[in-house]
Amino acid sequence: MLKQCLIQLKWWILLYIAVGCSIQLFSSLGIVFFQKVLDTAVQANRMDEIIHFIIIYGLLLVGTVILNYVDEYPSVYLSKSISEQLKLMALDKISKIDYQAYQNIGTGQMIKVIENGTEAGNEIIYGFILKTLHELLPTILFSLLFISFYDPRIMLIIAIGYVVIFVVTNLLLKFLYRMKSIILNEQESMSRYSIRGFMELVVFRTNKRYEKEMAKLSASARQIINKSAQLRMIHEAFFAIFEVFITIIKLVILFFGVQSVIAGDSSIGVIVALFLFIEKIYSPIAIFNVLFVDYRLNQVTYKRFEAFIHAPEDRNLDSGLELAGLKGEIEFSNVSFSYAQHSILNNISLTIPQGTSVALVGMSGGGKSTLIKLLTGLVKKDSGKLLLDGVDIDELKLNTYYEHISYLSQETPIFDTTIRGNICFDAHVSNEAIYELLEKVHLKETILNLPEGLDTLVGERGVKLSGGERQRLAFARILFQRRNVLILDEPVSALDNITEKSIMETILQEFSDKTIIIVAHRLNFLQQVDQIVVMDNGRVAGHGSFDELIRNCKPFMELWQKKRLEYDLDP
Ligand SMILES: Nc1ncnc2c1ncn2[C@@H]1O[C@H](COP(=O)(O)OP(=O)(O)OP(=O)(O)O)[C@@H](O)[C@H]1O
Repeated sequence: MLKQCLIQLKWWILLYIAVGCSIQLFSSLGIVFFQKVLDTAVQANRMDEIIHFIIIYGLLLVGTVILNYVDEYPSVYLSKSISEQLKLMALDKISKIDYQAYQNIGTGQMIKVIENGTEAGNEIIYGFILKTLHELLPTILFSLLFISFYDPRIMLIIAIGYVVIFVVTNLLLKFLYRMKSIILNEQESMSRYSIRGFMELVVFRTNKRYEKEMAKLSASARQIINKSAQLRMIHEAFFAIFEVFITIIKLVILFFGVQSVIAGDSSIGVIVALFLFIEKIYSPIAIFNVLFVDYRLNQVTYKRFEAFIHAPEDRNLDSGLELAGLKGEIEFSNVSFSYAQHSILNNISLTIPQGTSVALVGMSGGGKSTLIKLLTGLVKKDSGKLLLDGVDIDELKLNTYYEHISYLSQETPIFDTTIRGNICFDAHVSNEAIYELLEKVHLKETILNLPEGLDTLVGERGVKLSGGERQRLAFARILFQRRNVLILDEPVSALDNITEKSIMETILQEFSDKTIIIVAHRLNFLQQVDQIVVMDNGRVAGHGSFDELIRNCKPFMELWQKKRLEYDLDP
C-alpha cells in the first residue's frame, strides 16, 4: 500500500528530493566560499578576489533562500497527500469489507487503528523516507564530502563513530517494540471507551456507568503516559550519546587545528569551515538515528492498519452475475447458517412468489434478522440455496442486486444529512415531489413546521428526530426508490398502533405488485399479508395465511396470544 502511494506521487517525490539536494549543495558551497573569504582577508592586498568570493557567497545564500521557499510546496503537497490517500484507502476498505469482519472489529477500535495507521504511514513515507532522501542524506553526504576535502581522517572518524552508535541503537529496538505495542493497545482501548461513552449517553447515564468507564480510561491513559515517557527518554539518550561524541571531535579539531595554524600548515578559515560542517552534519545524523527508531516503531503501528486493510472482503460485491432487473421471486432451499460454529438457521426452505408479501414472525432470537441479512447478502449462508429469480445469491454481483431492492435494517436507517438527503440521497427531486412522499408517511406537517424544512440536518443517526419520525422518514425513502423487492426488518417498532397500521396499509397498497418481506414484532397487520412465516429457534415452524396458522400452528397461536395481550391488538 505504501508502495502504491509512492508510485502515485513519484513526480512530486522526485521534485522534492531534487530541490532538497540542491539546497544542501548550495549551503555546503556557501561554507566553502565563506572559508575562502576569511582566508583571503588575511592577505590584505587581494581585495578583488575577496569581493569576488563575497558575491558568490551571497548568490549561494540567496539561492538557498529561494530554494527553501520553493521547497515548501512539494513538502506540504506530499505530507497532506499521503494521509489523504491512506484515509481514502480506509474508507474504500469499509465499502468492501466482509460484514462479519466489520462487526468483529468494532467502531472505536477501528477508528483508532485508522487514525494511528494513517499517521504512521505518513511518518514512514514523509517523516522518514522523504526526510532522509530530501534533507538528511544530502546534508550528511555533502558535509562528509567537503570535510574529506579538508581532512579525510575527520570524515572517517565521524562515519565510523556513527555506524557504532547506529548498531547499538538497533540492539535496543526489540525492547522499544514491546513498549510501542503496549502504547498502541492502550490507545485502541481508550478509543473504545471514549467512543462508546460518547455514543451511548443514555445507556451509560441511566446505568451510572460513566465513573467506571472513566476509571478504565484513566488506567489506559496512565499506561500510555508512562510508556511514552520511557520511550522518549531512550530516544533522547541516543541523541545525547551522539552529541557527546561530536563534542569530543570538535575539541580534538580545536586542539590539533590551532597547533597546525601556528605551524602554518592550516588556516583559521579551514578550522571555522570544519566546525560549520560538523555543526551541519551533527543534527541530521542524530535526527536520522531517532527517525530510524521512529520508523521501525511506526511500522508496528502501520502493520495494524495493514491488517485492517487486508481484512476479508465481500467478494460478491463487485464480481458475479450482473442483474439488469429483478422480478422478485425468492426461494430458500435447505439454507443453514452459523455464527462462529454456533448454528443459527437450520435447513430453512421457503418460497416467496414474485409480487407477494411475507411477514416473518417468531420469538426474539429465533433468527428472523439473520434470515434478512442473508437475503441482503450481508452475511453468507453455510449451505443450501438462496435463489433470486432462480439465481443463487452467491453468484450475483451484489452491487447490481442492491439497485433493485430497498432494505431497512433493524438499526436506525437514517444517517447524518438533511431530510432531503435521507430520502433521495444526491438525486435532484422537486420539493413538491418530496412533500408528496412525506404526506404518505404522515410526516409532511412536521417537516413543514421546521424552520429549514427539507434542508434540516437530522444529526448523527437522526438523533434530532423521534424514533417514529426516523422510521417514517425511512419509509419515505422506500416510496421514493420504488424497487421491486422490499426487505424490512422491524420497520414500525417505534410507531403507535394507528400510524403503524396506516403506513403499512400505504406500503402494501403502493407496492401491491412487488415482493415484500417484513419482520414483524407486533403482528398488527398480519391479516393483510399474503403469507406469514413463523420462525422458531432457527427453523421454519410453519407458514401460511393468518387463518391457517391460527388454527394449525401451535407456535403461532402462542405468539399471537402473547402479543395480543402485550400490544392490545384486536382479537
Ligand atoms: N454478529 C453476531 N455474532 C454472533 N451471534 C449473533 C450475531 N448476530 C446475532 N447473533 C445471534 O443469532 C441469533 C439470532 O439472532 P437474530 O437477530 O436473527 O434474531 P431475531 O429473530 O431477529 O431476534 P429479534 O426478534 O430479537 O430481533 C441470536 O441468538 C443472536 O444472539
